[in-house]
Amino acid sequence: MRIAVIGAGGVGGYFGARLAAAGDDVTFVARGRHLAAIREKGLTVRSPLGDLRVPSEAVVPSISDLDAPDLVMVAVKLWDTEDVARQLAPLAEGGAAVVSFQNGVQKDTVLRRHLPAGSVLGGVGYISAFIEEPGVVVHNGTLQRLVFGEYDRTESPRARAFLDRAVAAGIDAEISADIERTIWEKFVFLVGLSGTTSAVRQPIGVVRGDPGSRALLREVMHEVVAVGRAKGVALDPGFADDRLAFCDTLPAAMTSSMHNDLLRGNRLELGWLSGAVADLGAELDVATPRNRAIADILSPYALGDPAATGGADVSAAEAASR
Ligand SMILES: NC(=O)C1=CN([C@@H]2O[C@H](COP(=O)(O)OP(=O)(O)OC[C@H]3O[C@@H](n4cnc5c(N)ncnc54)[C@H](OP(=O)(O)O)[C@@H]3O)[C@@H](O)[C@H]2O)C=CC1
Ligand SMILES: CC(C)(CO)C(=O)C(=O)O
Repeated sequence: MRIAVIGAGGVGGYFGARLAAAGDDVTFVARGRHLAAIREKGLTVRSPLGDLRVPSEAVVPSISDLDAPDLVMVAVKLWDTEDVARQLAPLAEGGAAVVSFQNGVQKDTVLRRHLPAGSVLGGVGYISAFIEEPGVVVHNGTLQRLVFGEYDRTESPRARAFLDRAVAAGIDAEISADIERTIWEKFVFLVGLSGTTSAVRQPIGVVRGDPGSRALLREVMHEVVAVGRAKGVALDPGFADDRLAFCDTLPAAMTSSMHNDLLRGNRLELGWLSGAVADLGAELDVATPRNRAIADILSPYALGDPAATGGADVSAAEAASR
């Protein structure tokens, strides 16, 4: 199976490198300083499950350099999805399957705007990993799970073939019989974890241990469940409590990729997480006050550290135009 990975960061770099280490034909598309560093000395992945190194020949600078992949893994931040989707159109029209392991519930709608609907599988990735410096991805902890599946709920040969490759590479992987619900189930947990760890600026151990922030975590997740149910997704009404119990099993130091991005002064996926919940809630007439508050509180950081992005002292007119 010829695999292409768009974005060689925390998610794409880690899972792509695991597949490559197992002998799969994996090509990475990277850009900027990360691309330059990988071209010079390859991609290094540091992981408690074993370090990996991908040779520089496995990376290309553009999607147009890819040679007819069977499956494309999309692993860029959400604001880059539209641009990537446009560039993937010729490959998908030529028969490539496309699966996004990005976060959120809107990514596949964006992909389907530009790609044949049948080319897109749904997917979710569970991992904590990030680019420590150009050319180097660090995997925190041992969680490294991929779940994917067809939107028509069939178990297709292409999903089965990718599952075989992932399992052979030592990835904890599974096909979902209802990928839309699986994506929403992760969204409930993720919006809770990302919203509270970023707002409190502490990992899950602190958030769940304080009665006030614990209640916030539960209510934030409960709002996501309510929005998902209003959209017709078959989420259990008590699913927020289920996820709260799951949060109690996580290592105390675990945090979200959004909290990591906040600490580094990076742009945030806020508008696709708590922001999206609040917007969908407004459309569907579901109250989401806690997600709205989190989106508003973190809004000054959404484009990165306000001191570095010119957001430290703007006029009311400038603020309104952002
Ligand atoms: N990191 C994590 O632990 C987890 C992340 N996720 C989700 O996965 C997605 C990816 O996140 P993550 O891996 O952290 O992101 P990263 O920022 O670590 O990696 C994305 C990489 O893709 C590059 N990129 C963007 N557009 C292109 C392009 N057109 N061509 C080539 N390279 C491109 C980026 O470059 P540049 O820096 O120049 O933009 C960056 O190097 C997000 O939706 C995230 O929420 C899901 C589970 C866990
Ligand atoms: C919750 C977690 C760490 C699980 O993979 C995640 O997806 C994220 O923080 O982006």
